[in-house]
Amino acid sequence: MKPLTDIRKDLHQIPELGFQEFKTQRYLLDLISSFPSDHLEVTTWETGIFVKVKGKDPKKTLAYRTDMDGLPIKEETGYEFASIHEGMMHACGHDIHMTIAIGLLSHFAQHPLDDNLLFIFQPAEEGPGGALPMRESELFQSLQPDQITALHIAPEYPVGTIALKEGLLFANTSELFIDLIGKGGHAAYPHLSNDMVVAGSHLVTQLQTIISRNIDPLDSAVVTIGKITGGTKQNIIAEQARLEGTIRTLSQEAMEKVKKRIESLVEGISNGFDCEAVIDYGSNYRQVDNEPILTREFMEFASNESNLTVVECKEAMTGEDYGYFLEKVPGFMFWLGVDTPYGLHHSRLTPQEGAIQSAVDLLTKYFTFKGTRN
Ligand SMILES: CC(=O)N[C@@H](CCC[C@H](N)C(=O)O)C(=O)O
Repeated sequence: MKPLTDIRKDLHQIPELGFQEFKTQRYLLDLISSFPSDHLEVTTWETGIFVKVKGKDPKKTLAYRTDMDGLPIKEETGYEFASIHEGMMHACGHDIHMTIAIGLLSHFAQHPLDDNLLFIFQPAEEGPGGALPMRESELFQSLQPDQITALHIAPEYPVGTIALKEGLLFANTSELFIDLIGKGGHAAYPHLSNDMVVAGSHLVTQLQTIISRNIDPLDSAVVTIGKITGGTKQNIIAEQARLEGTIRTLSQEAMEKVKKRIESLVEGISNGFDCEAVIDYGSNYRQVDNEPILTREFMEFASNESNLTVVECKEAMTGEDYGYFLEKVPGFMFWLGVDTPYGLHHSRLTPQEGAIQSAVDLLTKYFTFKGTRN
Protein backbone atom coordinates (compact mmCIF):
# COMPACT_ATOMS: atom_id res chain seq x y z
CA MET A 1 0.00 0.00 0.00
CA LYS A 2 1.09 3.60 -0.61
CA PRO A 3 2.21 5.62 2.43
CA LEU A 4 -0.78 7.03 4.33
CA THR A 5 0.39 10.58 3.65
CA ASP A 6 0.11 9.89 -0.11
CA ILE A 7 -3.37 8.45 0.35
CA ARG A 8 -4.35 11.59 2.21
CA LYS A 9 -3.02 13.72 -0.66
CA ASP A 10 -5.00 11.67 -3.21
CA LEU A 11 -8.19 12.04 -1.17
CA HIS A 12 -7.53 15.73 -0.61
CA GLN A 13 -7.53 16.28 -4.39
CA ILE A 14 -11.02 14.89 -4.95
CA PRO A 15 -13.41 16.52 -2.44
CA GLU A 16 -17.07 15.90 -3.24
CA LEU A 17 -20.26 17.22 -1.67
CA GLY A 18 -22.69 15.13 0.39
CA PHE A 19 -24.05 12.03 -1.39
CA GLN A 20 -21.89 12.90 -4.43
CA GLU A 21 -18.81 11.09 -3.09
CA PHE A 22 -18.59 8.77 -6.13
CA LYS A 23 -14.86 9.17 -6.87
CA THR A 24 -14.02 9.01 -3.17
CA GLN A 25 -16.01 5.80 -2.77
CA ARG A 26 -14.32 4.28 -5.86
CA TYR A 27 -10.86 5.29 -4.60
CA LEU A 28 -11.51 3.73 -1.18
CA LEU A 29 -13.02 0.54 -2.65
CA ASP A 30 -9.96 0.12 -4.89
CA LEU A 31 -7.65 0.47 -1.91
CA ILE A 32 -9.72 -1.91 0.21
CA SER A 33 -9.70 -4.51 -2.58
CA SER A 34 -5.89 -4.59 -2.34
CA PHE A 35 -6.04 -5.76 1.33
CA PRO A 36 -6.08 -9.46 2.28
CA SER A 37 -9.76 -10.32 1.89
CA ASP A 38 -10.12 -13.52 4.00
CA HIS A 39 -11.61 -11.64 6.96
CA LEU A 40 -13.31 -8.76 5.12
CA GLU A 41 -16.98 -8.24 4.26
CA VAL A 42 -17.38 -5.13 2.12
CA THR A 43 -20.78 -3.58 1.34
CA THR A 44 -21.78 -0.21 -0.06
CA TRP A 45 -24.63 2.02 1.06
CA GLU A 46 -25.38 5.02 -1.20
CA THR A 47 -21.92 6.65 -1.57
CA GLY A 48 -20.76 5.17 1.74
CA ILE A 49 -19.08 1.87 2.59
CA PHE A 50 -19.26 -0.66 5.43
CA VAL A 51 -16.26 -2.94 5.94
CA LYS A 52 -16.53 -5.63 8.56
CA VAL A 53 -13.28 -7.23 9.66
CA LYS A 54 -14.58 -10.57 10.91
CA GLY A 55 -13.15 -11.51 14.28
CA LYS A 56 -11.51 -14.89 15.00
CA ASP A 57 -13.93 -15.65 17.83
CA PRO A 58 -16.39 -12.76 17.88
CA LYS A 59 -18.46 -11.98 20.95
CA LYS A 60 -19.07 -8.33 20.05
CA THR A 61 -18.57 -5.78 17.27
CA LEU A 62 -16.46 -2.65 17.70
CA ALA A 63 -16.82 0.18 15.16
CA TYR A 64 -14.85 3.12 13.79
CA ARG A 65 -16.71 5.78 11.81
CA THR A 66 -15.24 8.31 9.36
CA ASP A 67 -17.04 10.94 7.32
CA MET A 68 -16.26 11.36 3.60
CA ASP A 69 -17.54 14.63 2.12
CA GLY A 70 -15.91 17.97 1.33
CA LEU A 71 -17.21 21.56 1.39
CA PRO A 72 -18.12 24.15 -1.26
CA ILE A 73 -14.99 26.25 -0.56
CA LYS A 74 -12.41 27.50 -3.08
CA GLU A 75 -9.12 26.15 -1.75
CA GLU A 76 -6.31 28.62 -1.00
CA THR A 77 -3.78 26.38 0.75
CA GLY A 78 -1.16 26.61 -2.00
CA TYR A 79 -0.74 22.82 -1.72
CA GLU A 80 0.79 21.07 -4.73
CA PHE A 81 -1.92 18.50 -4.16
CA ALA A 82 -4.76 21.02 -3.89
CA SER A 83 -8.30 20.08 -4.88
CA ILE A 84 -8.80 19.39 -8.58
CA HIS A 85 -12.54 19.94 -8.09
CA GLU A 86 -13.13 23.64 -8.71
CA GLY A 87 -14.82 25.36 -5.76
CA MET A 88 -14.66 22.30 -3.48
CA MET A 89 -12.25 21.51 -0.69
CA HIS A 90 -11.62 19.10 2.15
CA ALA A 91 -11.71 21.97 4.66
CA CYS A 92 -13.02 19.97 7.60
CA GLY A 93 -10.40 17.21 7.71
CA HIS A 94 -12.50 14.37 6.32
CA ASP A 95 -9.53 13.45 4.06
CA ILE A 96 -7.51 12.92 7.26
CA HIS A 97 -10.34 11.01 8.98
CA MET A 98 -10.66 8.63 5.98
CA THR A 99 -6.90 8.10 5.78
CA ILE A 100 -6.80 7.11 9.45
CA ALA A 101 -9.61 4.61 8.78
CA ILE A 102 -7.62 3.14 5.89
CA GLY A 103 -4.49 2.90 8.06
CA LEU A 104 -6.44 0.99 10.71
CA LEU A 105 -8.22 -1.20 8.19
CA SER A 106 -5.01 -2.18 6.45
CA HIS A 107 -3.59 -3.27 9.83
CA PHE A 108 -6.65 -5.21 11.02
CA ALA A 109 -7.24 -6.87 7.63
CA GLN A 110 -3.88 -8.57 8.25
CA HIS A 111 -4.25 -8.95 12.03
CA PRO A 112 -7.93 -9.51 12.82
CA LEU A 113 -9.09 -9.22 16.39
CA ASP A 114 -11.01 -11.83 18.34
CA ASP A 115 -14.05 -9.54 18.03
CA ASN A 116 -15.48 -8.04 14.86
CA LEU A 117 -14.35 -4.55 13.86
CA LEU A 118 -16.68 -2.55 11.64
CA PHE A 119 -15.48 0.42 9.55
CA ILE A 120 -18.18 2.91 8.60
CA PHE A 121 -17.32 5.31 5.75
CA GLN A 122 -20.22 7.76 6.04
CA PRO A 123 -21.20 10.27 3.35
CA ALA A 124 -22.75 13.74 3.70
CA GLU A 125 -21.69 14.82 7.20
CA GLU A 126 -21.61 18.50 6.19
CA GLY A 127 -25.15 18.16 4.89
CA PRO A 128 -27.76 16.95 4.38
CA GLY A 129 -26.61 14.29 6.88
CA GLY A 130 -25.68 10.70 6.08
CA ALA A 131 -25.49 9.30 9.61
CA LEU A 132 -29.21 9.05 10.35
CA PRO A 133 -30.29 7.27 7.14
CA MET A 134 -27.17 5.09 7.28
CA ARG A 135 -27.96 4.13 10.89
CA GLU A 136 -31.56 3.36 9.92
CA SER A 137 -30.52 1.20 6.93
CA GLU A 138 -31.17 -2.56 7.00
CA LEU A 139 -27.48 -3.04 6.35
CA PHE A 140 -26.46 -1.18 9.50
CA GLN A 141 -29.15 -2.96 11.53
CA SER A 142 -27.68 -6.29 10.42
CA LEU A 143 -24.13 -5.20 11.34
CA GLN A 144 -25.20 -3.55 14.62
CA PRO A 145 -22.01 -2.63 16.53
CA ASP A 146 -21.82 -2.74 20.34
CA GLN A 147 -19.45 0.19 20.65
CA ILE A 148 -18.43 3.03 18.33
CA THR A 149 -15.47 5.44 18.07
CA ALA A 150 -14.76 8.47 15.88
CA LEU A 151 -12.43 11.46 15.84
CA HIS A 152 -12.36 14.96 14.43
CA ILE A 153 -9.31 17.03 13.59
CA ALA A 154 -8.70 20.01 15.89
CA PRO A 155 -6.67 22.90 14.38
CA GLU A 156 -6.02 24.47 17.80
CA TYR A 157 -4.19 21.54 19.41
CA PRO A 158 -0.63 20.44 18.60
CA VAL A 159 0.07 17.10 16.96
CA GLY A 160 0.43 14.60 19.79
CA THR A 161 -2.58 15.93 21.70
CA ILE A 162 -6.11 14.55 21.81
CA ALA A 163 -9.01 16.24 23.60
CA LEU A 164 -12.38 14.98 24.78
CA LYS A 165 -14.77 14.86 27.68
CA GLU A 166 -17.53 12.70 29.07
CA GLY A 167 -21.07 13.68 28.03
CA LEU A 168 -21.82 16.55 25.67
CA LEU A 169 -18.97 17.26 23.23
CA PHE A 170 -20.69 18.84 20.17
CA ALA A 171 -23.91 20.89 20.00
CA ASN A 172 -27.38 20.26 18.58
CA THR A 173 -27.60 21.89 15.17
CA SER A 174 -30.25 22.88 12.71
CA GLU A 175 -29.76 24.40 9.31
CA LEU A 176 -31.81 27.51 8.56
CA PHE A 177 -33.07 28.77 5.20
CA ILE A 178 -35.40 31.76 4.97
CA ASP A 179 -36.90 32.93 1.67
CA LEU A 180 -38.44 36.40 1.46
CA ILE A 181 -40.61 37.16 -1.54
CA GLY A 182 -41.77 40.73 -2.26
CA LYS A 183 -42.27 42.80 -5.41
CA GLY A 184 -39.45 43.87 -7.73
CA GLY A 185 -39.31 47.07 -9.72
CA HIS A 186 -37.30 50.05 -10.96
CA ALA A 187 -34.72 51.41 -8.46
CA ALA A 188 -36.14 54.91 -8.94
CA TYR A 189 -39.67 53.90 -7.85
CA PRO A 190 -39.31 52.29 -4.39
CA HIS A 191 -42.90 53.24 -3.49
CA LEU A 192 -44.19 50.91 -6.24
CA SER A 193 -42.10 47.92 -5.13
CA ASN A 194 -41.46 45.85 -2.06
CA ASP A 195 -37.72 45.58 -1.46
CA MET A 196 -36.49 42.23 -0.10
CA VAL A 197 -32.88 43.44 0.34
CA VAL A 198 -34.15 45.91 2.94
CA ALA A 199 -36.46 43.32 4.56
CA GLY A 200 -33.64 40.74 4.64
CA SER A 201 -31.22 43.23 6.18
CA HIS A 202 -33.65 44.01 8.99
CA LEU A 203 -34.20 40.31 9.58
CA VAL A 204 -30.47 39.53 9.85
CA THR A 205 -30.09 42.23 12.48
CA GLN A 206 -33.16 41.09 14.43
CA LEU A 207 -31.99 37.46 14.42
CA GLN A 208 -28.87 38.57 16.32
CA THR A 209 -31.07 39.61 19.26
CA ILE A 210 -32.20 36.04 19.91
CA ILE A 211 -28.91 35.07 21.55
CA SER A 212 -28.41 38.39 23.36
CA ARG A 213 -32.03 38.85 24.56
CA ASN A 214 -33.81 35.48 24.65
CA ILE A 215 -31.24 32.88 25.71
CA ASP A 216 -30.17 32.61 29.34
CA PRO A 217 -26.68 34.19 29.50
CA LEU A 218 -25.51 31.11 31.42
CA ASP A 219 -26.66 28.83 28.58
CA SER A 220 -25.06 28.94 25.10
CA ALA A 221 -26.49 29.12 21.60
CA VAL A 222 -25.49 30.42 18.17
CA VAL A 223 -27.43 31.79 15.22
CA THR A 224 -25.15 32.35 12.23
CA ILE A 225 -26.30 33.59 8.86
CA GLY A 226 -23.48 32.49 6.57
CA LYS A 227 -24.95 33.45 3.23
CA ILE A 228 -27.35 36.08 1.84
CA THR A 229 -28.52 36.24 -1.74
CA GLY A 230 -31.07 38.56 -3.28
CA GLY A 231 -31.87 40.72 -6.23
CA THR A 232 -30.55 40.67 -9.75
CA LYS A 233 -28.94 44.05 -10.54
CA GLN A 234 -27.86 47.24 -8.78
CA ASN A 235 -30.66 49.35 -10.23
CA ILE A 236 -33.47 46.85 -9.82
CA ILE A 237 -35.34 46.56 -6.53
CA ALA A 238 -34.95 42.99 -5.28
CA GLU A 239 -38.06 40.87 -5.50
CA GLN A 240 -36.54 38.10 -3.40
CA ALA A 241 -33.87 37.48 -0.78
CA ARG A 242 -32.64 34.26 0.80
CA LEU A 243 -30.83 33.95 4.13
CA GLU A 244 -28.91 30.72 4.82
CA GLY A 245 -27.58 29.88 8.24
CA THR A 246 -27.32 27.49 11.11
CA ILE A 247 -28.51 27.27 14.72
CA ARG A 248 -26.43 25.68 17.50
CA THR A 249 -27.60 24.91 21.06
CA LEU A 250 -26.44 22.84 24.01
CA SER A 251 -29.93 21.45 24.65
CA GLN A 252 -33.01 20.48 22.65
CA GLU A 253 -35.10 22.88 24.77
CA ALA A 254 -32.92 25.84 23.74
CA MET A 255 -33.21 24.71 20.10
CA GLU A 256 -37.02 24.79 20.35
CA LYS A 257 -36.87 28.24 21.94
CA VAL A 258 -34.55 29.67 19.25
CA LYS A 259 -36.79 28.28 16.52
CA LYS A 260 -39.91 29.81 18.11
CA ARG A 261 -38.20 33.22 18.25
CA ILE A 262 -37.05 32.92 14.62
CA GLU A 263 -40.63 32.15 13.60
CA SER A 264 -41.96 35.21 15.47
CA LEU A 265 -39.34 37.52 13.99
CA VAL A 266 -39.92 36.19 10.48
CA GLU A 267 -43.66 36.66 10.91
CA GLY A 268 -43.00 40.24 12.07
CA ILE A 269 -40.89 40.93 8.98
CA SER A 270 -43.54 39.38 6.76
CA ASN A 271 -46.24 41.61 8.29
CA GLY A 272 -44.08 44.71 8.53
CA PHE A 273 -42.74 44.53 4.99
CA ASP A 274 -45.88 43.00 3.47
CA CYS A 275 -43.98 40.10 1.95
CA GLU A 276 -44.17 36.33 1.83
CA ALA A 277 -41.69 34.53 4.09
CA VAL A 278 -40.89 30.81 4.14
CA ILE A 279 -38.68 29.06 6.71
CA ASP A 280 -37.01 25.72 6.04
CA TYR A 281 -34.95 24.11 8.80
CA GLY A 282 -33.05 21.76 6.44
CA SER A 283 -31.28 19.05 8.37
CA ASN A 284 -30.95 18.81 12.14
CA TYR A 285 -28.09 17.03 13.90
CA ARG A 286 -28.32 15.46 17.30
CA GLN A 287 -25.72 16.46 19.89
CA VAL A 288 -22.58 14.33 20.27
CA ASP A 289 -22.96 12.81 23.71
CA ASN A 290 -19.95 10.77 24.81
CA GLU A 291 -20.82 7.71 26.88
CA PRO A 292 -19.08 8.41 30.22
CA ILE A 293 -17.64 4.98 31.13
CA LEU A 294 -16.15 4.25 27.69
CA THR A 295 -14.87 7.82 27.41
CA ARG A 296 -13.13 7.71 30.78
CA GLU A 297 -11.65 4.28 29.98
CA PHE A 298 -10.33 5.59 26.64
CA MET A 299 -8.84 8.71 28.27
CA GLU A 300 -7.02 6.58 30.81
CA PHE A 301 -5.91 4.14 28.12
CA ALA A 302 -4.53 6.94 25.93
CA SER A 303 -2.74 8.54 28.90
CA ASN A 304 -1.15 5.28 30.04
CA GLU A 305 -0.53 3.42 26.78
CA SER A 306 0.56 6.18 24.38
CA ASN A 307 2.83 9.18 24.55
CA LEU A 308 -0.05 11.47 23.58
CA THR A 309 -1.22 14.32 25.78
CA VAL A 310 -4.85 13.86 26.76
CA VAL A 311 -6.73 17.10 27.42
CA GLU A 312 -10.12 17.22 29.10
CA CYS A 313 -11.77 19.90 26.97
CA LYS A 314 -15.00 21.88 27.04
CA GLU A 315 -17.95 21.20 24.72
CA ALA A 316 -17.95 23.01 21.34
CA MET A 317 -20.71 24.54 19.23
CA THR A 318 -19.66 22.49 16.20
CA GLY A 319 -22.16 19.90 14.99
CA GLU A 320 -21.68 16.31 13.89
CA ASP A 321 -24.29 13.86 12.68
CA TYR A 322 -22.16 11.17 14.35
CA GLY A 323 -24.43 12.10 17.30
CA TYR A 324 -27.09 9.89 15.65
CA PHE A 325 -24.82 6.83 15.90
CA LEU A 326 -24.11 7.66 19.55
CA GLU A 327 -27.85 7.87 20.20
CA LYS A 328 -28.11 4.10 19.57
CA VAL A 329 -24.59 2.77 20.11
CA PRO A 330 -22.45 3.62 23.16
CA GLY A 331 -19.16 5.27 22.33
CA PHE A 332 -17.35 8.56 22.00
CA MET A 333 -15.66 11.06 19.70
CA PHE A 334 -12.39 12.86 20.35
CA TRP A 335 -10.52 15.82 18.92
CA LEU A 336 -7.18 15.06 17.24
CA GLY A 337 -4.62 17.89 17.31
CA VAL A 338 -3.42 18.88 13.81
CA ASP A 339 -1.87 22.26 14.64
CA THR A 340 -2.88 24.68 11.88
CA PRO A 341 -3.41 28.46 12.19
CA TYR A 342 -6.61 28.47 10.13
CA GLY A 343 -9.74 26.92 11.58
CA LEU A 344 -12.19 24.34 10.28
CA HIS A 345 -14.11 25.44 7.16
CA HIS A 346 -11.30 27.85 6.18
CA SER A 347 -9.85 27.89 2.65
CA ARG A 348 -6.31 27.80 4.10
CA LEU A 349 -6.76 24.89 6.52
CA THR A 350 -3.49 22.91 6.43
CA PRO A 351 -3.54 20.09 9.03
CA GLN A 352 -0.14 18.58 9.96
CA GLU A 353 0.11 15.11 8.46
CA GLY A 354 2.02 13.77 11.49
CA ALA A 355 -1.36 13.54 13.21
CA ILE A 356 -2.41 10.68 10.92
CA GLN A 357 0.14 8.17 12.21
CA SER A 358 -0.37 9.26 15.82
CA ALA A 359 -4.09 8.44 15.54
CA VAL A 360 -3.48 5.15 13.72
CA ASP A 361 -0.99 4.06 16.42
CA LEU A 362 -3.33 5.01 19.26
CA LEU A 363 -6.44 3.40 17.78
CA THR A 364 -4.58 0.25 16.70
CA LYS A 365 -3.57 -0.26 20.32
CA TYR A 366 -7.01 0.69 21.63
CA PHE A 367 -9.01 -1.64 19.36
CA THR A 368 -6.51 -4.44 20.06
CA PHE A 369 -7.03 -3.86 23.78
CA LYS A 370 -10.85 -3.82 23.42
CA GLY A 371 -11.19 -6.65 20.91
CA THR A 372 -8.71 -9.26 22.17
CA ARG A 373 -9.36 -11.84 24.87
CA ASN A 374 -6.52 -13.55 26.71
C1 LIG B 1 -17.43 19.55 12.58
C2 LIG B 1 -18.23 20.46 11.72
O1 LIG B 1 -17.74 21.49 11.31
N1 LIG B 1 -19.47 20.06 11.41
C3 LIG B 1 -20.42 20.88 10.70
C4 LIG B 1 -21.75 20.17 10.62
C5 LIG B 1 -22.75 20.87 9.75
C6 LIG B 1 -24.16 20.76 10.25
C7 LIG B 1 -25.21 21.37 9.35
N2 LIG B 1 -24.96 21.22 7.94
C8 LIG B 1 -25.35 22.83 9.71
O2 LIG B 1 -24.77 23.69 9.02
O3 LIG B 1 -26.07 23.13 10.65
C9 LIG B 1 -20.59 22.21 11.42
O4 LIG B 1 -20.86 23.21 10.71
O5 LIG B 1 -20.45 22.30 12.64
